[in-house]
Amino acid sequence: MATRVRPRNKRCAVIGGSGFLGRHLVEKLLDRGYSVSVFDICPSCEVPGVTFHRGDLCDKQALLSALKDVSLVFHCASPAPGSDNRSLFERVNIQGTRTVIEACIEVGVQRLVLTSSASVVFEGTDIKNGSEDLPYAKKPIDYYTKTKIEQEKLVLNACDKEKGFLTVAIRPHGIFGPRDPQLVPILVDTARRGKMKFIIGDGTNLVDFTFVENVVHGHILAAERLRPDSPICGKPYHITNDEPVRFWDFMSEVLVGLGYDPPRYHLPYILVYGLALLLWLLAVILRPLVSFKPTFTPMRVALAGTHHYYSCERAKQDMGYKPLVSLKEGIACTVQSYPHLQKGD
Ligand SMILES: NC(=O)C1=CN([C@@H]2O[C@H](COP(=O)(O)OP(=O)(O)OC[C@H]3O[C@@H](n4cnc5c(N)ncnc54)[C@H](O)[C@@H]3O)[C@@H](O)[C@H]2O)C=CC1
Ligand SMILES: CC(C)=CCC[C@@H](C)[C@H]1CC[C@H]2C3=C(CC[C@]12C)[C@@]1(C)CCC(=O)C[C@@H]1CC3
Repeated sequence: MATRVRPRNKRCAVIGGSGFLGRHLVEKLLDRGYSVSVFDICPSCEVPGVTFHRGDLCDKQALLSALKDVSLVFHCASPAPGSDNRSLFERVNIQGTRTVIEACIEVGVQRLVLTSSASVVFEGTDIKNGSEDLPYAKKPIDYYTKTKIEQEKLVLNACDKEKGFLTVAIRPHGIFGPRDPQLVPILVDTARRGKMKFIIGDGTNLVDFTFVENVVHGHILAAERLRPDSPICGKPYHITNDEPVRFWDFMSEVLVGLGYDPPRYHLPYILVYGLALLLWLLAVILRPLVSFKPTFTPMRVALAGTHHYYSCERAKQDMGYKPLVSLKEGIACTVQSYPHLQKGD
């Protein structure tokens, strides 16, 4: 069978395409008629029709050969936020992103879409309907977020209309959906260990959880709107479900959908935060002797007990963004996709 040669603007690469978001993005790009290459350190992207390049994004030579003939690059690779390997975050998110930019410019890539994070402005205290005008966090909640800030700055500053290299950053928040390796698995693991009985605070704090297909939609819209005359060049955009929800209602709906009891009893936020801080300190002090990873880290307690939701008005205005899947539909689809995490299995 003859292979169809696509115009260069329909040839793209997804760095991090084997991951949760990356793989959903790859599938949608194929549906939309793009030819897709995946570049990832992990070889699990077995999507038919995709050219796979295994490599580390810090390796410029490997990138140069993978990005040849590509005009559009999505960069959604990162070490998992749960890792406490600071030098890995720094190497991949900062130095690696620098290498991605250099490689893109060298091979003549015209558009680079970065997956950043809404948490780049979060310091552990309430954010209600935050816009993209909020300053970067001076005290980011963890080292992962610190490197996401530097990464976003690098990509946005690299935008150069004269050189024909256009960039944009998408800031999702709380991505969930089928095949998510983080949110639902952590929740179920906590429930299975009998630790999902308590609501931290009064349970009314609103948060954004964003269905993965909406995040993918935001990325593709941004890529397709990224032209020299567009207002989106060199800017960050929040992409959310536009339906802030109580953190504990969302958790309860997923838990109940999977057959577990929802949390019932309230604990004061300040008490849990203080305990988490103490545990974290203990883990640091005892690290040379024993290694343990507390479930309740200060960062997690802050995420579970404060408001953090963001406005996506700017994405609506500048790129015609509108969530495609409601929260209710997204939760139903997600719960259905995890039969092995149902209670009793
Ligand atoms: N999952 C979430 O709730 C959110 C995620 N994000 C961002 O979205 C992006 C995608 O996240 P997920 O899909 O959840 O993560 P993931 O861990 O499922 O995917 C990341 C991918 O990057 C690859 N990767 C890591 N280091 C690499 C390297 N040195 N070279 C090449 N590939 C490498 C991994 O193998 C993996 O396939 C990340 O940039 C993350 O910071 C932002 C906000 C929220
Ligand atoms: C909205 C947002 C940024 C979500 C990010 C995903 C994770 C940070 C959360 C997914 C499951 C959450 C969770 C907790 C904290 C935040 C998550 C890890 C707890 C550990 C908070 C304290 C508890 O009582 C148990 C929770 C389990 C689930």
